[in-house]
Amino acid sequence: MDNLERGCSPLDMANSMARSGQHSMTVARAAIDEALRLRASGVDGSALAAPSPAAESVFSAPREMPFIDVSSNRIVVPDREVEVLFVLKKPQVILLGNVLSDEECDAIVEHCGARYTRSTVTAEADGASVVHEGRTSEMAFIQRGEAEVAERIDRRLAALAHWSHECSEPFQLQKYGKTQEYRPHYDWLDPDSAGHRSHLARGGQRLATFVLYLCDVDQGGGTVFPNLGLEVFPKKGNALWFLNTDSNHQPDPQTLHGGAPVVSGTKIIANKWLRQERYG
Ligand SMILES: O=C(O)CCC(=O)C(=O)O
Ligand SMILES: [Fe+2]
Repeated sequence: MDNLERGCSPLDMANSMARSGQHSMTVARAAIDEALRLRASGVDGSALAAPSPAAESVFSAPREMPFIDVSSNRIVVPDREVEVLFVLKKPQVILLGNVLSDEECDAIVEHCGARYTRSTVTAEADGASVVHEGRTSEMAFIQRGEAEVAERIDRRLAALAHWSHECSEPFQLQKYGKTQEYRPHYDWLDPDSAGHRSHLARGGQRLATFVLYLCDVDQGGGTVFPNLGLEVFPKKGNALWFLNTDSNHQPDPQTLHGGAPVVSGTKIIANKWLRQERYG
């Protein structure tokens, strides 16, 4: 209650209670809702003017989200004109064309050269990066400030998404050879998983994902959404966008997705995850 009095956001408090490991996210939210109801009804001795209805949860209030303006089929960002190729409304999945030039795609691929290592996933138990049979690709990272072309694209994506480039993870490249895949998974971090809490503590939730397709693929290698009956094939320079949470920053289970096995050729993508807060 003292934290609420000091003006702490209920969601930040719930996240930090969940992170401490003492409570699940569900229990933390229920406890904060109850504290707010008690305060509203004056039971705790600090009555507010208007009690909120008993069943209403403070966690249903919308929060600021990154967004892409899809009111027309073209988006003008400072250094480029991007095409809107399709929009799925719920969950929001948007395919954008002409996000990167061929030269930019090639420059990023070349920059990463041979620095790839076997891809990992975040272990639920302790948050460690572990090799997993469901993700057989290789990965490489481009740290902030490392390459001019990456900085330029970072700024372009930030303008497209109306979100500070500081509130995002560095580019993560994924390279898939024949048969390699990433089986269906979620990009959001699970507040109820002990291993994900340390990652949530650094930058908050992954609100949205950009998948940048850096090359064409001869066959296979689509990005699939099993619950939506949707498959998007890689095309050099295109970018796929999806929101991982609802407007209240809570994980959306409809966003299950994966990278289908490459049948022939090589697939290279760059992931960019937009976070709630500054990521550094
Ligand atoms: O390979 C893809 O198309 C999707 C990759 C993906 O979902 C991820 O790396 O998190
Ligand atoms: Fe993913």
